[in-house]
Amino acid sequence: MAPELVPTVVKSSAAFTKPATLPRRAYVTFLAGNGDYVKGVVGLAKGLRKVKTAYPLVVAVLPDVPEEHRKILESQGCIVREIEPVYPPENQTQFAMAYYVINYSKLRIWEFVEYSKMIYLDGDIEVYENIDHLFDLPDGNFYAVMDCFCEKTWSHTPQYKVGYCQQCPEKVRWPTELGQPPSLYFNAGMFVFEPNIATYHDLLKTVQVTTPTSFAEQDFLNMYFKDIYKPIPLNYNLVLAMLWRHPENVKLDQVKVVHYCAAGSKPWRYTGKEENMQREDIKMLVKKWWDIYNDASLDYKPLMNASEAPAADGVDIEQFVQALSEVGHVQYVTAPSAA
Ligand SMILES: O=c1ccn([C@@H]2O[C@H](COP(=O)(O)OP(=O)(O)O)[C@@H](O)[C@H]2O)c(=O)[nH]1
Ligand SMILES: OC[C@H]1O[C@H](O[C@@H]2[C@@H](O)[C@H](O)[C@@H](O)[C@H](O)[C@@H]2O)[C@H](O)[C@@H](O)[C@H]1O
Ligand SMILES: [Mn+2]
Repeated sequence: MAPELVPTVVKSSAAFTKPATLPRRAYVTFLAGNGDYVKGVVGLAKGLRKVKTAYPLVVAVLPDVPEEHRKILESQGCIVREIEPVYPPENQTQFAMAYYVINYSKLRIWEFVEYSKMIYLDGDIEVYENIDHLFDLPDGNFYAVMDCFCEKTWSHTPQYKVGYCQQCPEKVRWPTELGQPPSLYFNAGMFVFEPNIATYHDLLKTVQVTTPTSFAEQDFLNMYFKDIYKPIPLNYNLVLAMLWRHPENVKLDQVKVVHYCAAGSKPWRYTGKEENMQREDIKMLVKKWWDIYNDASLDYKPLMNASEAPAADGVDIEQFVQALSEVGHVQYVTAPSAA
């Protein structure tokens, strides 16, 4: 089991000499429709405030997000940006799970070039510890957490059929007769990226000539960024299925970011009826989300005074990047880039 890579927290002097203006960085999430995902985004905004992030939350909204929801998000301090939908070629979308086709619209965030670096977070994600230090990871890479192939949603794939999962590659080895094992594959609910207009146009052009597959934009992003993808530890995006599929890889008290993507786990819709939803850890994590969502003290206060200015998270990025060393089969990000 890969030992936990917990960054060394040091209160370096730099932590107290915050630059007058912070670099152009922001968190970004995506909101579609007039349904209840807006609650997820409010929970995310309040969670980021609770951990005292130094950066804003941009919400990329599709045109179908009602004005009332946009006002709610602005009242929570979010920067609301309308985007146009992105659809793959009409004649092919039957290959992607229909529910996911709308997620191709996420690709519009590469156009947000007023920011030099962004951390994308799904609306069904909650941040429980400050992760601002991820913005300091070396440029030129795409950082995200590895997904798990063991849920039924993967039953159409060869890896599921042979029982192979990248989370435990020694348990069931990839059959040599199937050739190379699949490249490391990330969950697209959370990633660190650099908006870039050339990349943006190339993404949109490539979508139009790429047959959609089950996990829609997640599969597409894995294909597109395969050569610069750098895995980061699962503490930065706990895909809930890991709790029952790979408990040996999870130390819940060290998890910083939780992704409520398991069926039935969306806190704002939670009924406890679906498989695994009566687990004590799931019930604790759903309550943890509601405690933030219902905490009025975390509502946005526009006139924040200097004394409340967000503290730096004090993580020494050099030590953190060093700590992300090769562990087992996974090459985490290594020494800082030459730049
Ligand atoms: O009706 C929807 C479906 C999805 N989303 C956004 O798209 C993301 C990806 O969808 P979801 O998280 O449901 O996929 P999962 O991670 O569960 O596969 C969500 O987190 C939301 O940010 C949304 O706003 N409205
Ligand atoms: O559009 C495809 C989606 O694919 C991913 O969700 C999947 C993935 O996590 C599987 O591993 C799970 O089994 C499955 O339940 C879950 O829906 C991303 O979280 C989401 O943001 C989005 O990209
Ligand atoms: Mn999600």
